[in-house]
Amino acid sequence: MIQVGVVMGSNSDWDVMQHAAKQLKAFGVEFECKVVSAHRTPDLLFQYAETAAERGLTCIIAGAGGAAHLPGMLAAKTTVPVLGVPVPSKYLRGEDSLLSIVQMPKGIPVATFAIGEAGAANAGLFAVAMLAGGKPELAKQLNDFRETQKQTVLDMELPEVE
Ligand SMILES: Nc1c(C(=O)O)ncn1[C@@H]1O[C@H](COP(=O)(O)O)[C@@H](O)[C@H]1O
Repeated sequence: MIQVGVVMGSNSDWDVMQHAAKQLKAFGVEFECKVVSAHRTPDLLFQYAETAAERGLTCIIAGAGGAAHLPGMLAAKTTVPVLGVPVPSKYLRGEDSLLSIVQMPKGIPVATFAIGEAGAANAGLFAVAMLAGGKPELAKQLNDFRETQKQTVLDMELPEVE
């Protein structure tokens, strides 16, 4: 059964959003990826959000750029948690995307991540952490990931000063 939905406003967001999908795949989480746009396919957006809970989605990772209404509109139509990823935009470097996603009115929350790749990857890791609550095996995988990451940093070396 699909546990996490990864949606984005356009296939041009894939370069960034694939980093969320890669994390989910690495942890063996069942997920789906789909283009859904609040602006261009509003009926599909409503249908996706309205069926998310009955389909058993634990959360929806939603990435969009520019006037990034997708995460907020999904959150408006479902109580399934929405994790918003601001995709870098061509002219305003994604600051427009970030502000569009983060400034939700009280009552309709969207958990907003960093602009770009790191935000997408962290949204994937956050979804894993949410699922890990009830799954000891997944929790162990997540702890192992952190341990490996820690070791990588501890092993880092800096060049000699010339
Ligand atoms: N922000 C949204 C929404 C939405 O929020 O529903 N739908 C598409 N878009 C964004 O438009 C940008 C340009 O899209 P195109 O590259 O298809 O022109 C993308 O970053 C997409 O997320």
